[in-house]
Amino acid sequence: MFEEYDVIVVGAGHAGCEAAAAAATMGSSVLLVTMNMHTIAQMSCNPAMGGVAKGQIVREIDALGGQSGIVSDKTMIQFRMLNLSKGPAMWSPRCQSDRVMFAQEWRNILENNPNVDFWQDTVKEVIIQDGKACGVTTSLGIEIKSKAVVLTNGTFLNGLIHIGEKNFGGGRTGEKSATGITEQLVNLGFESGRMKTGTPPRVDGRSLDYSKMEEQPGDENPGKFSYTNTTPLAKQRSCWITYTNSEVHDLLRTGFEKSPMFSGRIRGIGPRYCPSVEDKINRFADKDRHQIFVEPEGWDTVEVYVNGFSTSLPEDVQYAALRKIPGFEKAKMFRPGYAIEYDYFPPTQLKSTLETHLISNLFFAGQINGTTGYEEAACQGLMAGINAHRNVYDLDPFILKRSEAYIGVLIDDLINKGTEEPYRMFTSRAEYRTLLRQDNADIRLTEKGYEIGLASQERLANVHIKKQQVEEIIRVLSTTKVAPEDINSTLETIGTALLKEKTTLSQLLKRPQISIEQLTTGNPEIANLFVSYLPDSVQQAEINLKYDSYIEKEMLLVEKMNKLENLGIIDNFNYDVVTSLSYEGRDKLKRIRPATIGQASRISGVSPSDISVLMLFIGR
Ligand SMILES: Cc1cc2nc3c(=O)[nH]c(=O)nc-3n(C[C@H](O)[C@H](O)[C@H](O)COP(=O)(O)OP(=O)(O)OC[C@H]3O[C@@H](n4cnc5c(N)ncnc54)[C@H](O)[C@@H]3O)c2cc1C
Repeated sequence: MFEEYDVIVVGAGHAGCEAAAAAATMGSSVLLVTMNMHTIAQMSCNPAMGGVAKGQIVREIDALGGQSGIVSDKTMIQFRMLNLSKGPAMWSPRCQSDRVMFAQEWRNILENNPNVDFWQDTVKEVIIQDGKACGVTTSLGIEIKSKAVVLTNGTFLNGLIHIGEKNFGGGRTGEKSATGITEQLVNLGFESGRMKTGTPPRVDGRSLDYSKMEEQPGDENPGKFSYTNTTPLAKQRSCWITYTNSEVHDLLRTGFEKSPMFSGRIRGIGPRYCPSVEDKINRFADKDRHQIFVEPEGWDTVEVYVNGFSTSLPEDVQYAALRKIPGFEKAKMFRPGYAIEYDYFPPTQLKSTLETHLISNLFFAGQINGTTGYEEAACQGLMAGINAHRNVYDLDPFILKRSEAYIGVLIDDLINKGTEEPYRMFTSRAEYRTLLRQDNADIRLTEKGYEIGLASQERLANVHIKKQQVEEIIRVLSTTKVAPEDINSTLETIGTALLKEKTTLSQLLKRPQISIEQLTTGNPEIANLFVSYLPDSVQQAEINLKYDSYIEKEMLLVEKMNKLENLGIIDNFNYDVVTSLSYEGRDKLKRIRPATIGQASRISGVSPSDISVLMLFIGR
């Protein structure tokens, strides 16, 4: 019934969809096996993409030729660029999505890829021969052969849902959990762990009183994620803000006794930065209110997501407490919040390609690696899909460095440090964040995406145009001088020191208060300098000019680090012969098997003196 596929992707969440699309676009024959074809690319929790550090990841996925940015652009109902009051390294695109459209759009993309086949079934086991993954066995007892397997099971492995004192098996509300895979992999020698996450109740928007809430509209000039020709929104839906209060907290406390969080019924470790509302009022007992974002779930639905009210308290407690929130007095609940615990595999068991050390041609991506979030899952899926394809066709691994992408930071963190709680991306995790901005992801990554056969020729052409324009604009800014009499009135309005002599525009732009937009407003001669350039190129040139000293500093650090990154360690290096290594250092090095001295230096438990010893030994 089935041919032998190049790649089988198990699971069609955010990781699985990107993995299947990437491998198939690059030329692999792909079978996407998923438990339920109606839940392809289901947003399990909030209907939103991007946000701080996560928006940068979506831009990177897009720049490489992935699909999450395009899907987000086509299905968003609101767009905001967060953190605009901070430096450009912090600017982070975020959109509110139409949950149903998002899933539909992803399915369209996959169905329109002739290299993707689908099979609705539950994978019970990976077929392994001679230490290599070569297919899967499903719950229908079917064996399907392939040259590589990518597991993206999300929260489904032995998933257990909790609402108050009730609990039942499930991978997500209304969906069965998946058994078999954890048990098989643990028997083979993999280590597994347990994590948990939670989601808030959904309510009927018709029952809310928005006059008691603050409106949070989208940006006046909305942006988008993709560097392709998707169009920004012409109209948007607003979100709303309200707050909990002491009455809400008191009511929630009445359910603590029955809370699976506090009774120890949940074993898994939850996301510290995305706590449940009961966790918040317990941990921050002195705070008398917490913010609630009231977010529509789409264009044409009345369902509303209550962001900030994630809970697994009994449903009657959830309901009573919700109704004490201003604007929610008559709220009707569609679905209660719940918590879910699930199996994951500590990611230190993976190479930087996301292939497992133990079984070759077997890749893990997404929540199965202990991460949380759609964006974190999607970028791992993309990288696993790329590398599964490259394994099958005997091509070199595709790895992104920490200095090249947030995606590189994420994978490097996971495989070297592991994670004891659900891992989400923050800008603070990236040491080179001035380089890893959302505005330059295309310049950083599209050529790489094109070289591996993922990003299209059109994307590449766009990047070339942008690069060329940026160079030209910087030249114009550095050579065009303005006279005091022509610019001082503008400088006075901005509130910055006046000029005494002719000065180049680039020198003026180095002043933190001055932007190109301010210089061009009311100065047609200056504005004329930019008319033939794309707005993105102008913005890029401005950022490069303004922040060049910071950028240069980080580039120097990258150069230093690259020296260590370029010192390779052979895969079967025998650490036992290096007698001066510390006990812990040797143990970690043997387990993680770093590919370079640079990677070895980031493994927790490997000390700087271990690195010196190793460098001396390898140098000899
Ligand atoms: C209740 C809940 C709350 C969450 N809250 C947040 C939050 O607040 N913030 C946040 O950032 N993230 C949250 N998440 C996490 C977010 O949804 C995930 O990080 C993201 O969806 C993971 O993507 P994934 O592709 O790894 O897995 P998923 O999106 O879970 O997809 C897994 C896919 O695999 C399929 N599958 C599983 N096992 C098998 C099998 N054996 N055979 C065939 N198919 C299989 C499933 O059908 C599904 O299609 C939450 C998730 C849940 C469930």
